Amino acid sequence: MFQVKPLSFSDELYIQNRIDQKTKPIGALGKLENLAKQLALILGREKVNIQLPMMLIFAGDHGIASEGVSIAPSEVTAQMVTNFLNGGAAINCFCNSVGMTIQVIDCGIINSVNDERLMIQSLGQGTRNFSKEPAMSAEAVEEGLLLGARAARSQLEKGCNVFGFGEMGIGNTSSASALMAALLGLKVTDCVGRGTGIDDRQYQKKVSLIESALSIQGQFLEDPKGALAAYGGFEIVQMVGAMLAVAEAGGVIIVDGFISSVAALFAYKLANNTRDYMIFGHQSAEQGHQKLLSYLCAEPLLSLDLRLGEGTGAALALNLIHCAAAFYNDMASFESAGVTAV
Ligand SMILES: O=C(O)c1ccc[n+]([C@@H]2O[C@H](COP(=O)([O-])O)[C@@H](O)[C@H]2O)c1
Ligand SMILES: Cc1cc2nc[nH]c2cc1C
Repeated sequence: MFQVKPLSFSDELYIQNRIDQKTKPIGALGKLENLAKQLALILGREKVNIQLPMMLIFAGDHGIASEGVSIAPSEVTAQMVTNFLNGGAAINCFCNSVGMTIQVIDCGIINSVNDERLMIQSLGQGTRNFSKEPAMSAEAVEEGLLLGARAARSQLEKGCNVFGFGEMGIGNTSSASALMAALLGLKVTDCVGRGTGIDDRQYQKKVSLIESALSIQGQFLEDPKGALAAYGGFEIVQMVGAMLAVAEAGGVIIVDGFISSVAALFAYKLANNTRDYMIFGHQSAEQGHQKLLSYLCAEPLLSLDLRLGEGTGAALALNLIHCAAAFYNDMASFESAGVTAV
């Protein structure tokens, strides 16, 4: 369904050579050098041109939230969507300071928000409770992948080539944990954390609900779409489709925290080459994220103990991405600057 080309590593030597000729000791810009290399491989070896960076925030509600697995009720999803549209959330502040535009997408929230700035791509009023039944149908998964791709493509057509992937959905750490455990065959306790900050009693309940869901619906080691239908997340499915579309178009994917990384895992499983286009913004405090990042061989740029989602860690990482592009594009070489250190 999605054709994602592998990056052409024939350019790698050229790019590395160009980085090594910059006026600095070899390797002295550390991980920023790897970042610059990846950006040049994706966006062009002569000039890394970051255009119209965009934060996509995918919002959806979860049937599992009715079990009390979050500090907040489902109504908060729609309330926060309104907050995003009005510019009052953390992600608005971060995007404003790094020059990123926000597009919020209703992928299936319970309480509809009537605002023309919201992109409506609703797959329903929240998923079903996955501890009792499949979160969504196989058709909804297919439709969600296409709708997510459509949201990304509408921005790609305007020239955007760098995308942050944020989300909002009360209960979505439960969904993301179940998806991770089911796809990777991991113990539930390795994948479940405290999400918005639940107490010990709620945490135990969350673990046992997900364990029982897995024993009813099973693992999906070779079947990412089956896992998505079982444990769902309308916003997670649409994020997967959007990531695939961005990679297919040769754009940059900035992954945010735990939920965004689970979407990245599914995009990778559906088209392995998508991984080449991903930059991991930060390591979330959510238990399970570290293991997931290791599985994806990902080194996040930041580690600030964030556990908010919304795209906040991805927006913060855009600063570093801009700096990596700037040094790759503009820093003098030993020859051009007449520096004879090597
Ligand atoms: O991205 C993360 O790492 C992250 C970690 C913990 C919580 N969140 C956010 O909190 C919400 C999900 O938490 P919960 O407890 O309702 O499952 C959802 O709106 C996410 O954006 C996000
Ligand atoms: C207030 C609040 C803001 C959020 N932003 C992302 N997830 C969230 C969850 C809550 C509860």
